Amino acid sequence: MYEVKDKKVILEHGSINKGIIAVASGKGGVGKSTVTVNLATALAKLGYKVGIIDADVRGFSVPRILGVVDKPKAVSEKEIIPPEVRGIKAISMGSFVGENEPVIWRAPLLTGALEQFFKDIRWGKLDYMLIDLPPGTGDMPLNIMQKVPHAETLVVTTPQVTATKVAGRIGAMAEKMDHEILGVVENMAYYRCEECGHKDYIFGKDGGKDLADFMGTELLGQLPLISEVRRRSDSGNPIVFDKPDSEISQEFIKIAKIIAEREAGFDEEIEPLKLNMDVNK
Ligand SMILES: Nc1ncnc2c1ncn2[C@@H]1O[C@H](COP(=O)(O)OP(=O)(O)OP(=O)(O)O)[C@@H](O)[C@H]1O
Repeated sequence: MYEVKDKKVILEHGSINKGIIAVASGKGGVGKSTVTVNLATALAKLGYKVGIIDADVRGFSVPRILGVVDKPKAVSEKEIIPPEVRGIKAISMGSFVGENEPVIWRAPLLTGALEQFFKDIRWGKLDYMLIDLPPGTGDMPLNIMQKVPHAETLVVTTPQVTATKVAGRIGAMAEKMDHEILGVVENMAYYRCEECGHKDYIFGKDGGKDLADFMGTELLGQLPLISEVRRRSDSGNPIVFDKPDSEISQEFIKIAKIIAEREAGFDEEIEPLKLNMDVNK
């Protein structure tokens, strides 16, 4: 699928310099895709070249949140130019099927598609690749994590006890797969009223911190619940791009800076897995 040389990930049509980040969540709806797109935008704002693979096949929402309108363009059967929005290249199952079309994906099929996304897409020189994983700890996220052992897992949770509990399983899964845990992002940490600015911890407090402590990792940031984020996600205008000075955008940029300041480079000792499975099974 790829190889690691001089601490870089070398792809068929490109390279990744600094990191592969698998964005995971214990359950759906906690804002994993919103975090993926806005974090990608924050990294791009800092000057990094970013690609996104939307592997959340059942709920692919990256194209909508990022505002992708173009389709991928095939140069040949083995080389596809991904759509690019505001400097971010993104590929999704949603690029190949309509948003409302039901797709029955099974894990091997997804793994085959993932391999193609790594191999056949003309990514060019990237600094970061973000992978929006399917939610939960089922076969699908597990298979992807296994195939990309150089990825680090970023866990997105809400502060609610049930959400943090299931997100804790992601930590256990990442450990099993020998993935490094990059940290925890607590989304919907508090509600910020747009009218009066009042702060309300509607889903409880400190769940993200407790989860990070439990997993022995860092709480990278706490993002407020604000309706503008939802509105902007629905219309393909990520808040970090348009309003970088807002409270939530600043938190995203802070998280991006923490990530960017870490030591870059991939471990050459880890062997990328070769895929030999029949993707049509
Ligand atoms: N901080 C936030 N403030 C307001 N709305 C948010 C915030 N984060 C996410 N949302 C909204 O919550 C909903 C779920 O978010 P999103 O699609 O990112 O979740 P997800 O974890 O990727 O879900 P799934 O994995 O089930 O696809 C969306 O409508 C999104 O706009």
